[in-house]
Amino acid sequence: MALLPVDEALDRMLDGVRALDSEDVPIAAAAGRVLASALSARRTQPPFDASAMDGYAVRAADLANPPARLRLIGASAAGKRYAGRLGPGEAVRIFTGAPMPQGADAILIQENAEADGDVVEARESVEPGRHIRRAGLDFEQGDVLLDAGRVLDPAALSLAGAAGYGRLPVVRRPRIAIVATGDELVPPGTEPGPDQIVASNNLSVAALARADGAEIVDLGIVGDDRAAIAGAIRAALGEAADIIVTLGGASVGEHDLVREVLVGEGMELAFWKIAMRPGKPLMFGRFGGTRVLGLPGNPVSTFVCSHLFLRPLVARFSGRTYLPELRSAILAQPMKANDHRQDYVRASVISGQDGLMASPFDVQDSSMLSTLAASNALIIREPGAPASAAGERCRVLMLR
Ligand SMILES: Nc1nc2c(c(=O)[nH]1)N[C@H]1C(S)=C(S)[C@@H](COP(=O)(O)OP(=O)(O)OC[C@H]3O[C@@H](n4cnc5c(N)ncnc54)[C@H](O)[C@@H]3O)O[C@H]1N2
Ligand code: MOO
Repeated sequence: MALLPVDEALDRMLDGVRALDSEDVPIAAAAGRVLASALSARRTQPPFDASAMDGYAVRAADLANPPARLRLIGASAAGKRYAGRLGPGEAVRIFTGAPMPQGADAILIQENAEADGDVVEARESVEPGRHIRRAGLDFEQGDVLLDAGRVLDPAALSLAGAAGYGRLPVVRRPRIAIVATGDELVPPGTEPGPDQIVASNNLSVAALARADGAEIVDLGIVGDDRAAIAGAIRAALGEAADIIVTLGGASVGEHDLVREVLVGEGMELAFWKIAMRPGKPLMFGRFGGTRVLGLPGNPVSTFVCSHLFLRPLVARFSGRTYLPELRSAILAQPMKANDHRQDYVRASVISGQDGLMASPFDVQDSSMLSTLAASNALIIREPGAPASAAGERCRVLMLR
C-alpha cells in the first residue's frame, strides 16, 4: 500500500466530522468551552449614560469662563442615581459608573475642582460630553456579540455574563476512549516485570486531549491478544466514545493485531500508513459516528500523531477551528536531505537577534521521551527536501 501524504490523510480524517450536540451549562462552568450558537446581547451596556470618572456632573456652559462657582445639590453613586434634575449653576457629586443626572452634560473631574460645603469651585472648563459613557457604548440589546465556534476565553465569558446570560449553549465535549496494547506494558507507578516497560503514552494523549477540551475514558492496557483487544474495543463503544484511540500494535509484526481486530469488530478502515516520520503506521477508521485513530506505539510517534491528527479531530468535533502554531525559523545547524516521508524533527527553538533559531536534536529515535520533553518545537521537513545549510529558513510547529 502506498504511503498517504499527511495533508490528504488529514482531509480524509476530517471528512464528515461535525460539531457535536449542544448542551446548556452554568456560565461559571463554561470557561474554555466552545459556543454552540451565536450569542446576542440580552441587554444594553451601559444601560444608561454613565460617568467615566469621579467628580461632578455639571452643565458645560456654566464652566465656560473658569473659575466658576456651582451649588452642590446631591450625589449620584454607582447603583444609586440622583433622582432630581440639575439646573443652571448647579452640580451633582458623581462617581465612576454612576448614572448621569438629568440636565448635566459633562463631568468635571474632582482634580479640577475645590469643594467646600455645598459649594464647588470649578478651576477648568469642560467640553460638553466629556467623561460620559453613552448608553449602549459597549453593546445594544440584540447586537450579535459572539459567533458560534468561539472559544469561551476569559474575555468572551465576561462579555456573555455582562450581556445577561446565566447559562450558555456549548458544544458537548468529545469523549475519547484510550486503549493501550502490548504484553510488555504496565501502568505508571508500578514495577515492570522482566522484559516490561511502563505504558507512558496514555498520559501524553490524555493530557493533550483534555487540554483541548475532550473528556477522557482511559481503558488502560490490554495484552497482545485478539480477545482482549476486542473486549476493550467493545468497552470503548459501550462508553459511547466519539473517538477511540488505540496505542501500539499498529505496525506489521506478528503481535500487531489492532487493525485486524478492529476490522473484525466491524470498523470500516479508511486508511493506514502515512508518509511521515515518526508515525508511519498510523491508522484511521470508523464505527458509524465513532472515529478510530490507531496510533503507533513508539512514544514520540504517538505524541507527534496526537498533535497532527488527534488535535484537529477534537477541534472539529468541538465545533472550533484548529490552528497549529506554525512559525518560520532559522536553522542553527545543517540538515540532511529528506526521503519520501514528511519528517517531524524534535528541536529546540529560541528567540535570536534575527528571529527564531531552531536547533534539531542529533538523535531522533522515536522511542526517546527525553529529547521530546527537551523539545519545544518540531522542524517540518517536506518529502524530498534537499539538504539545508545552517542559516537557511525552516518551518517549525511549536509544541509549547
Ligand atoms: N518491519 C517493520 N517494522 C516496523 C515498522 C515497519 O514499517 N516495518 N514500522 C516501525 C514504526 S515506524 C513504528 S512507529 C513502530 C510502531 O509499531 P506499533 O504501533 O506496532 O507499536 P508497538 O510495536 O506496539 O510498540 C512500539 C514501541 O513502543 C512501545 N509502546 C507501545 N505502547 C506504548 C505505550 N502505551 N507507552 C509506552 N510505550 C509504548 C513498545 O513497547 C515498543 O517499544 O513499528 C516499527 N516497526
Ligand atoms: O514512524 Mo515510527 O513512527 O517512527 O518509529
